[in-house]
Amino acid sequence: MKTLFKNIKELIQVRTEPISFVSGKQMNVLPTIKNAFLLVENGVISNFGSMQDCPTITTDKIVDASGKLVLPSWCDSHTHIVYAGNREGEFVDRINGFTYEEIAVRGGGILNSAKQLQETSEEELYQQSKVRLKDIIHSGTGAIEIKSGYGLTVEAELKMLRVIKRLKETFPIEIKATFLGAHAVPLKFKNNKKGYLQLLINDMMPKISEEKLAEFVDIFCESGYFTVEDTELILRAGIKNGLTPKIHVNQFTAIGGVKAGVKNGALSVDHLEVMRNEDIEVLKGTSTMPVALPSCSYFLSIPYTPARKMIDAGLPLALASDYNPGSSPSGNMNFVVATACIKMKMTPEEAINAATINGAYAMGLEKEVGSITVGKKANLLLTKPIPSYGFIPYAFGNSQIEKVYLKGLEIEN
Ligand SMILES: N=CN[C@@H](CCC(=O)O)C(=O)O
Ligand SMILES: [Zn+2]
Repeated sequence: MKTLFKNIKELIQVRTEPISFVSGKQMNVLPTIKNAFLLVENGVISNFGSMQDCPTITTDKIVDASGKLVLPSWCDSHTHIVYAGNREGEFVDRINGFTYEEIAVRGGGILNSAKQLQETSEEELYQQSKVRLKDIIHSGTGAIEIKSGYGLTVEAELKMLRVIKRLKETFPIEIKATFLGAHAVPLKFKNNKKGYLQLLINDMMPKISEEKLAEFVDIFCESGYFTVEDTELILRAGIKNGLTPKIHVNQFTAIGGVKAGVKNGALSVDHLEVMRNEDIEVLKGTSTMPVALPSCSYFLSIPYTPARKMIDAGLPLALASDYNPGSSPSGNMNFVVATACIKMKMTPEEAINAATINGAYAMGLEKEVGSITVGKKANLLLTKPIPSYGFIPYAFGNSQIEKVYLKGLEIEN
C-alpha cells in the first residue's frame, strides 16, 4: 500500500539523521520543509522532500494537503488510561476547598480508584479504557505509555496489565506498559509498607516478567507515599526483572528522588513541579528524560514544571498528558502543547519537540516514531488549513486536526 501526501504547505519535524532527543537550545529548532511531499509505503515513511523533487510514481492513494500541515503524531509518554469509573466527586470536593492531599488522606485519591478497579471485571475495565484510547487517537496521539497502579493487589495489578496488553494487540497505536504497583500503600498494608514492597518485589514482579506484561517499572516517590529508599529498592528489583525504571517524582516535595532515578538509570523522571537547583544539576548530561505534565498542574492548580529554567540550563524536556481520573482527566495532547506555551513559556518549537521526538524517547520509541524520518512509522497528523504550526498552541481548545493516520492508514471518525 502506497500513499502520497502532496502539496503539503509545511512538513513539520523532518529529521534526515535519526536523533534520540533534543536538549537546551536545540529544543528551539524545529526543522520543516515548505511545499513538501511525503511518501508512505506499507505503513512506513519511505521518502519525503520538496514538491519539486516529488517522484512520478503510481500510488494507491493521493492526499492533496494544499494549505495544510503534516506533523508526526503526538507521543504521550505518561498516562494512566486504564482505570475504572471516575473521581468527579473529588473534583467537586476540591472546588469546595479540600486539597488533593486532604482528599487522599481521607481514603480518596488513588485508593478510591483502586477500590473501584478491584470491583470491576477485566472485560468491563477493557471496555471503559478502550473508549479513552479511541478518543486520544482521534485527538492526535500516535504512541502512548500506560501505567498500572490502580490495582494494588496481585490480581488487580495483573488485571490492569492484561487490559493494557489487550489494547496493544487490538489497536494500531504504539503502546508501552509500565508496572506502577508502588503508586500508594493499600489499606491492608497501612502499617506494613515493607510488607507491601515485598509483595511487589516477590509476588508481582516475577509474574509480570514471566508474562511479559510490562516494559517499565515506576514508583510514586513523594512524602506520604514512598521514600527515596523505597524508590531505590523498587527500581533495582525492577531492573532485575527486566524492567526499565521511570519515576513519579517532585510533584509536591523534592526529597532526592531525581538523583535516585538518575543513579538507577531511569529512562524518565516525571512531574517535576518542584525543582531545586541540585535536581537540575543532577540531570545534566544524563540519558534520563525530564517529563512535564502541564494538564496535571492546570487541573490541580499546582505549580508548573519550571521548563524555562530547565531548558535554559541545557536540559531536554518531554511533555505528556498524565491522563488519569484524579489529577488529569484529559489525554488531549493539543491542550498539553498549548498549556506548555501559555503557562510554561515554552516556544511552539520547544513544545512540539517535547511532545514528539522527546516524548518518543521517554518511552523508548525514538527509533519508531516522533519525527518525519525514513523508516519510521507513518503515524501522522494532517491539520486543517492553518497559517503555521504556532497556530496549534495559539488557538488553544480548538482542534486544528483534520485527519490522523496510524501506520499510514487513515483513522475513521
Ligand atoms: N501522582 C501520582 N499519580 C497520578 C495521579 C494519581 C491519582 O490521583 O489518581 C499522577 O501522576 O498525577
Ligand atoms: Zn502519573
